[in-house]
Amino acid sequence: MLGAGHRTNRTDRFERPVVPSKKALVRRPSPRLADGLVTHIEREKVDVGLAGEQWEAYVEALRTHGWETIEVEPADDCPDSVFVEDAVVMYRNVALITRPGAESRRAETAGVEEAVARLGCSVNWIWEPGTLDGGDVLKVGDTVYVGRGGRTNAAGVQQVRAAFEPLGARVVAVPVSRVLHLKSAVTALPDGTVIGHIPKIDRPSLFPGFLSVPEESGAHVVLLGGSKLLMAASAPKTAELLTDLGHEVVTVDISEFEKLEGCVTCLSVRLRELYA
Ligand SMILES: NC(=O)NCCC[C@H](N)C(=O)O
Repeated sequence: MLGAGHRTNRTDRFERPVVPSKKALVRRPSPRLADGLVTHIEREKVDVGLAGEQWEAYVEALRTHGWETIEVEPADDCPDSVFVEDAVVMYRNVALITRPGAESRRAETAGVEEAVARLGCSVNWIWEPGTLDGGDVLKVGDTVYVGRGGRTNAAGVQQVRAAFEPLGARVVAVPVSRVLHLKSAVTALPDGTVIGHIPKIDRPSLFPGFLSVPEESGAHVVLLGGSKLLMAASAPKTAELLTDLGHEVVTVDISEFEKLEGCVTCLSVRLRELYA
């Protein structure tokens, strides 16, 4: 018998069958992690050894909850490469390789492109003058919110429209000025409710069905499947709120990545649909 949510008749525009997947890309931290970029917060000393342990625990949490993790070739010369989400945006089985807004991060995309191509994804690219970081893209059903901020420019937003609208997406541009990325401010629960910490959001009214959370890092959830959410240990009040709303919260300590403005979402790329 097929599991709930299994769609047998989904095809891409070339009638190739696509099926649900629970694969996640991850990328081992660079030994140069401590040199990662910091924009909106004060720089704090990063313990690279501890970061390695936290990364292993994060990957283990994904695996424990049914995700097959696929390691992208490490990029040891790129301090921020562990934040693999910024290098690619998935919409169904189509991978859009980004052109990161920070020049120091551009070399990260080659290894990610290779990984998604190997998985059989259809591959597209953001081209100059466009810039886009994956952290600026939040998908809620077929709505794709794109943060226009410090890392993603107007041409980048237009190119996301060109790539995904023909596939049925509705692309909504959102101003982002108070945090690094759109998903540093908001993510979404399994029922589509957008959650965020109000002081960090430029225009909360852009999101229908919005729930305010008490902590900045409480705004970051990875949907593990069913009612399970992966969250950072740094947001206990939000974890309590979401548990009280019937979600099952799994926490990981990612303190060393938070010192570099990273969050649970940016440490992996979830591929939820792939070619059969
Ligand atoms: N999607 C994300 O939230 N990425 C975090 C990137 C942090 C990295 N230090 C950066 O500034 O690019």
